[in-house]
Amino acid sequence: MGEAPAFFVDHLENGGHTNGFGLKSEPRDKDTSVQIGDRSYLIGGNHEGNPLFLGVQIHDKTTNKWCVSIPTVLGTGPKPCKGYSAIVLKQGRILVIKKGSASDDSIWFLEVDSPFVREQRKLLGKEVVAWSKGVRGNAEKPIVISGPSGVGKGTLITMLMKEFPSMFGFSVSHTTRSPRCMEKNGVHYHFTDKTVMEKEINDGKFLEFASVHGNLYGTSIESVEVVTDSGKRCILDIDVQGARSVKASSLDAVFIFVCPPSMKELEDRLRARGTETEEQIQKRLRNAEAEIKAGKSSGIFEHILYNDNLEECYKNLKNLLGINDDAPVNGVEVEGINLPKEHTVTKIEDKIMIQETGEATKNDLIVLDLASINGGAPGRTRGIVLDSVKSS
Ligand SMILES: Nc1ncnc2c1ncn2[C@@H]1O[C@H](COP(=O)(O)OP(=O)(O)OP(=O)(O)O)[C@@H](O)[C@H]1O
Ligand SMILES: Nc1nc2c(ncn2[C@@H]2O[C@H](COP(=O)(O)O)[C@@H](O)[C@H]2O)c(=O)[nH]1
Repeated sequence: MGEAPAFFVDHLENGGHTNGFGLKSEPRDKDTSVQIGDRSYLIGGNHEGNPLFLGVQIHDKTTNKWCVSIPTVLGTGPKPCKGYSAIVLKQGRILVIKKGSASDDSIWFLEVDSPFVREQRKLLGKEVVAWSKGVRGNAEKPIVISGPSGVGKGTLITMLMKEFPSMFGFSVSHTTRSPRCMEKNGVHYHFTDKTVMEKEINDGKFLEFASVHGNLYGTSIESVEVVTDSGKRCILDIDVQGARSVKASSLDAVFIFVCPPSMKELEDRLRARGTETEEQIQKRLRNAEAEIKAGKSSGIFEHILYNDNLEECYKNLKNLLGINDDAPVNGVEVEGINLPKEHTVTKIEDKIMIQETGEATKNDLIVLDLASINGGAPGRTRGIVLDSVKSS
């Protein structure tokens, strides 16, 4: 269902707000307030007195009070600027446009009640908001690869990254398990302490985490950011529980499950790899049965691959990722558009129209197609299509 046509740009008047609520910090005319349900979000000033980050405060209409604590902010938000426009999007998201900024720093998304934020709020037991930045071009969907231990996920990912080094990047997970002899910290995993990782989970630094085969594993938002910001398509090698959490988040990803040809072959591969003790192999095999069942029936995975013959499976993986010999490209638009300082913002269905106002207007219309938003992590960059339409 599409969104209702709307016109919604809410600039606070200097020194007050029409509903007269007691403001925690006095809004300036460059601040912006947006209402979603019973809550108003005041966007402006600095985050907790930090001059580098734009602040967000929440006012609850039902209690007529400001939320006492500053919300936990996930992702890196925009730096403060001369003014903002804001418009409510679907699913508890707000589009924030920085006035007078270049296109690579002007379009931001603030998630205040999205499924991801709600989940994080429940998990952390505190108010959470998440920023993500709109970048022009095609930040293609990240790829989540799951499957039982020993099925060959790592092997397939290594092949893909070796053949297309500039196209794919690996999301380096955190784990509390000990490194294997060839594994390097920061390359294969971020090897970490349980207490440190639990604190970071509590601080909202993780997109997902799970206890797998007796150890804690997790994908930090930062790990996905690093890859996405480098312009590469991010690959996550995570278990089914993690895939379920990612599916519930606002990370728009492709979900692939890799199956072994048989349990006997899986056992042979795990043994031949020689990285686990007998006890660990038995544990992984027990977990494999449940994982395969969940992988096939949970509805999480759009694609199921059978890794019998490795070369064939790799070819199938490339096919479903749309990589063939003709078009292995990572299209990224680079041409800049500056967002005018004085403008109005109108939302018509899936299009946001940004129209310059003021005396020096050239009347160019800038159009952001919401249907084009793609890729990225919650709290991080998303691909957008921004066009400048010349007035005739
Ligand atoms: N199609 C295949 N045929 C035979 N051996 C394979 C095949 N694919 C992978 N292997 C081998 O199986 C072993 C396990 O593969 P890999 O380490 O990639 O599994 P994984 O799914 O990443 O496991 P984990 O989840 O434990 O990290 C490796 O020794 C690898 O060389
Ligand atoms: N939920 C998550 N699962 C993860 C992550 N990183 C790896 N994994 C999964 O753990 C098992 C075991 O891996 P191993 O390296 O110890 O053999 C495997 O199924 C991985 O997919 C993560 O960040 N989150």
